Amino acid sequence: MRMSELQLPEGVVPHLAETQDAVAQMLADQVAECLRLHLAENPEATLVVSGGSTPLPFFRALREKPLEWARVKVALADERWVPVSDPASNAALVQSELLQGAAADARLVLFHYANKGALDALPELEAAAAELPLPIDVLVLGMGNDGHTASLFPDAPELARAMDLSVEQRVMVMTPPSQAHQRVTLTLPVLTQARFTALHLKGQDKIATLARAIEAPADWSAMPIRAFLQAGLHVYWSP
Ligand SMILES: O=C(O)[C@H](O)[C@@H](O)[C@H](O)[C@H](O)COP(=O)(O)O
Repeated sequence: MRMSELQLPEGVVPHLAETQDAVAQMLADQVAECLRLHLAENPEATLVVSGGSTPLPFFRALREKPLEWARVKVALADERWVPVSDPASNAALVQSELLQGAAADARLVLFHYANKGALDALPELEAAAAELPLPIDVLVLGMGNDGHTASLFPDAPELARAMDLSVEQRVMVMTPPSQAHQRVTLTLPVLTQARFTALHLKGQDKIATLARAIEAPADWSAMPIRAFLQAGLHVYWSP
């Protein structure tokens, strides 16, 4: 299935290309432009990115964009609660693939694994998240084939609270049985405030998942990505 066959919700903007490198460049150009425009009027800008495998070419393209990176705060939408030495660490991925080259001057704000359980580290994580200027200027999300985004997993017992738009907490510990690691995620009220939100997808399977999400847009808990399928979302996809 291709994204061109999807009936996207009103106001959701598709960006397609035949290769993941071409989509990565398109997304990197758009993100760099958003950050530049914000920095022209403000002292700093906030970029929130996701982990996983899809963002790699995007990180490598974005880090080469000429920006005042020292004025950009980079944060993770979520993290697997593992040491940075663990291959599953999103912080390590962002450090090694994005905060290089021109982007080496940017500051990674979240999440720093403390040598203790995520729940014990929550006060520190919440304090770090309080440093994050809101609204987020640029948010780049991925999506799993269960409809999760960030670490808002359908099977996480904490999901209802993490997706409660009235919750004060900015960061929440998630324990989805489907995942190998405890997770830490920014909560929905933080994520849905972004000025520019991109959903970065690769492959036919993700389009089939997006089609399922579009079928019943109101049922957020079954597929948390549904909370983002509204006007203004930019979907970047390659086969
Ligand atoms: O920590 C993570 O894994 C991400 O934040 C997660 O939400 C990711 O975006 C999706 O699982 C898609 O991952 P892929 O890009 O590997 O398909």
